[in-house]
Amino acid sequence: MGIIEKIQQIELEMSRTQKNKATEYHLGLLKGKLAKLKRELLEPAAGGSSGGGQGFEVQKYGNARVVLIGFPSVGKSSFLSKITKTKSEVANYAFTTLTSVPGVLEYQGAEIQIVDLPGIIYGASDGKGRGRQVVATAKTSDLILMILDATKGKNQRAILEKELENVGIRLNKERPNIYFKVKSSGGVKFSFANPPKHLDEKLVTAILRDYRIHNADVLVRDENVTVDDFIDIINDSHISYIKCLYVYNKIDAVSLEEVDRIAREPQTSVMSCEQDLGIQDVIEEIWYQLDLLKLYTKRRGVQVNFSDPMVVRNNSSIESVCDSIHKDFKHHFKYALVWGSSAKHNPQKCGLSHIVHDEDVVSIVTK
Ligand SMILES: Nc1nc2c(ncn2[C@@H]2O[C@H](COP(=O)(O)OP(=O)(O)OP(=O)(O)O)[C@@H](O)[C@H]2O)c(=O)[nH]1
Ligand SMILES: [K+]
Ligand SMILES: [Mg+2]
Repeated sequence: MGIIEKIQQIELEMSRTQKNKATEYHLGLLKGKLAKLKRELLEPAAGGSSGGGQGFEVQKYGNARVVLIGFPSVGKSSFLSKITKTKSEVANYAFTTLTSVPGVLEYQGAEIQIVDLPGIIYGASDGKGRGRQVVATAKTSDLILMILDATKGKNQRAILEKELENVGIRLNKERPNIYFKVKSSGGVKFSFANPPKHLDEKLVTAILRDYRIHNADVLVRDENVTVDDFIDIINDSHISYIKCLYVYNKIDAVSLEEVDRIAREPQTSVMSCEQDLGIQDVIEEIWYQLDLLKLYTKRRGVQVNFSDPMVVRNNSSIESVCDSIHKDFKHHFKYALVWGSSAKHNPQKCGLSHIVHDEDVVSIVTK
């Protein structure tokens, strides 16, 4: 039996099993098996290529990467062409875009890479069409923009979410608060701060046995974690927690009431590429979701140039500031002077581990 058949068999068994207290344990085990099979499915075949396809993977560029995911003809290429200088072909037939097309959005001094992708269809994560490459590219992003057609029904979003879920992408979710470490002896040690509502030692031990793990420390720090959360933690290196913004395009083609209803959904923006509506709001929302910081660098004896910020990720240290100037820069580092909200006094003399805040002024003194 092939992996896909095995997956289907387990999914069938799960759908036939009633959900209740008595079947919780059995379902938990099935979920663990399912996750393991899906992981095998996505792992590149031994000796083969990664399935990347020629010219599909694009080099990362700029301060962050945003990918456009959606069904065919929802307006992904229209959006890319609107917000970047890159022109990606737009047409009224499905699968106009056949490969990834990168563009650069310049905003607030940042360069944000926007990657236009082919439309995906149901079954993408099972390797249908280019779907698997598309979802694999999504996994490399800092933010997924799920482009949806405001004139189409509700389930487009659920289908896409499922496809992303299948390749190990968790949208708008934090990594579950479980400490997990495989050991070489000592059995499975299960501990917790408060008794977990959905996990116990027996289930955890049985799931781990399926992964041939017989010795491990499991510390559950959040009583609300689920079986799925625990399975994700076992498969941690295959799971990515990525923010997602839902963007409904073509609002010119639906009623005002409908636009109003959609716009109230969480993590959602609305726009019309054709009528040039809402585009700026979407860009602002991208910036907000990426959570980038602006810093101003100051050289000794020179005024700070506030019109030329440097952009870094949230929670960056002086070390990563050095790295984004030049990869060898930190080897010449002596200390940094920092003015702004991260500084205890202005300026504060700091080392490489100091965490900067938005709008800080940084002066790096070298050896
Ligand atoms: N009514 C309306 N049509 C739009 C809007 N934006 C794009 N379109 C049209 O939708 C069609 C598809 O646009 P594309 O940008 O090619 O869509 P895509 O998502 O890149 O499509 P694929 O590459 O085939 O997956 C084109 O005919 C566009 O002119 C919009 O805001 N309103
Ligand atoms: K199209
Ligand atoms: Mg396109």
